[in-house]
Amino acid sequence: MSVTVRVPAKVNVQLAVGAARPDGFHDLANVFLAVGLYDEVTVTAADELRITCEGPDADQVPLDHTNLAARAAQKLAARHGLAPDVHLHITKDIPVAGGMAGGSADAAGALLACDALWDTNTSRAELLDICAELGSDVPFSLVGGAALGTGRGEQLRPLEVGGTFHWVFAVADGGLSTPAVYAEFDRLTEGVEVPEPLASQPLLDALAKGDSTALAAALSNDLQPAALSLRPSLAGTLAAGTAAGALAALVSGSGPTTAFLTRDAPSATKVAEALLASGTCRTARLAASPAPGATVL
Ligand SMILES: C[C@@](CO)(OP(=O)(O)O)[C@H](O)COP(=O)(O)OP(=O)(O)OC[C@H]1O[C@@H](n2ccc(N)nc2=O)[C@H](O)[C@@H]1O
Ligand SMILES: Nc1ncnc2c1ncn2[C@@H]1O[C@H](COP(=O)(O)OP(=O)(O)O)[C@@H](O)[C@H]1O
Repeated sequence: MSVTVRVPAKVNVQLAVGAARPDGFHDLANVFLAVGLYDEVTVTAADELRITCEGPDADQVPLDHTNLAARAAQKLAARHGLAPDVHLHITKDIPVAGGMAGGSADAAGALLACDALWDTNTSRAELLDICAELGSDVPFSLVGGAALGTGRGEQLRPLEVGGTFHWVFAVADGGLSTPAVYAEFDRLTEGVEVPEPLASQPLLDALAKGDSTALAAALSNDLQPAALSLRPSLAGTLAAGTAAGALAALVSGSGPTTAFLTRDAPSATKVAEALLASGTCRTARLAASPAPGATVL
């Protein structure tokens, strides 16, 4: 028997970053929006834990026990006194190390799939606890939709979304390491008073109304200067999408994927074509939001 779970990518429509905490993490006001680009995780009973991956970027995904999906299976098994003997197969469509939480999506997917395969009936609250142990972004991958993440991003409050938003994502060549981008944020803000991160009310209102123009005006990402500092070529990508008529452009989370909010689906197609023609990205993907969280198929 096999179980397959589909899990969405995310974009951060607001990422307010506070000063580094004593534990090295940063307090955030992280407004997550799940977008319709998905990985699928299929689990099948096996003699031992094994991982395979298919998709255009599969060669960049670790297939050992450092894979976040494998760590998720191990943690769930340990909670229930089971052996994590499953074959985990990841069908990867989310850009790797792209600031779209692909690894987190696979972890949430593996957790839900193993819980169904093993009939362990783990409560939602317990699943969310395990997610938070695996990574700051993993709880959101489980719940999807839109949510405000506080603490290091793992404490979630669901948010209302009143319409569909149309995005283009420009995928860059190569990834950016999340810890390296936070470290660059620390370097750039050294000696500067970093304000407490707070969610923007105009942004939350724009989400609730489904108002793309208002959301475009309110988008912000405090990690963007750090990502641009590490990857200056992203400025050219942001400019190309804006010139093609995107309502707004920003780096997705820690990057290097860049996100373009557009008026509607036809406008998104036009922006994607212009981005591809500009030669400033490896590929351009269309996706609508919000998208549902991890779902058993
Ligand atoms: C930046 C964001 C925005 O949603 O995601 P990505 O764009 O990378 O996907 C997240 O904060 C990434 O979350 P995630 O990738 O789960 O990070 P974790 O595994 O928890 O932490 C990896 C490292 O990132 C840094 N980190 C992460 C979260 C946080 N609030 N403060 C941090 O300083 C720390 O250096 C930590 O060791
Ligand atoms: N299932 C997974 N899919 C992708 N990357 C993974 C996975 N498990 C572990 N990783 C590691 O996590 C790093 C970050 O990947 P990812 O989650 O895709 O990006 P981001 O943190 O930018 O959203 C990768 O470079 C890879 O080494």
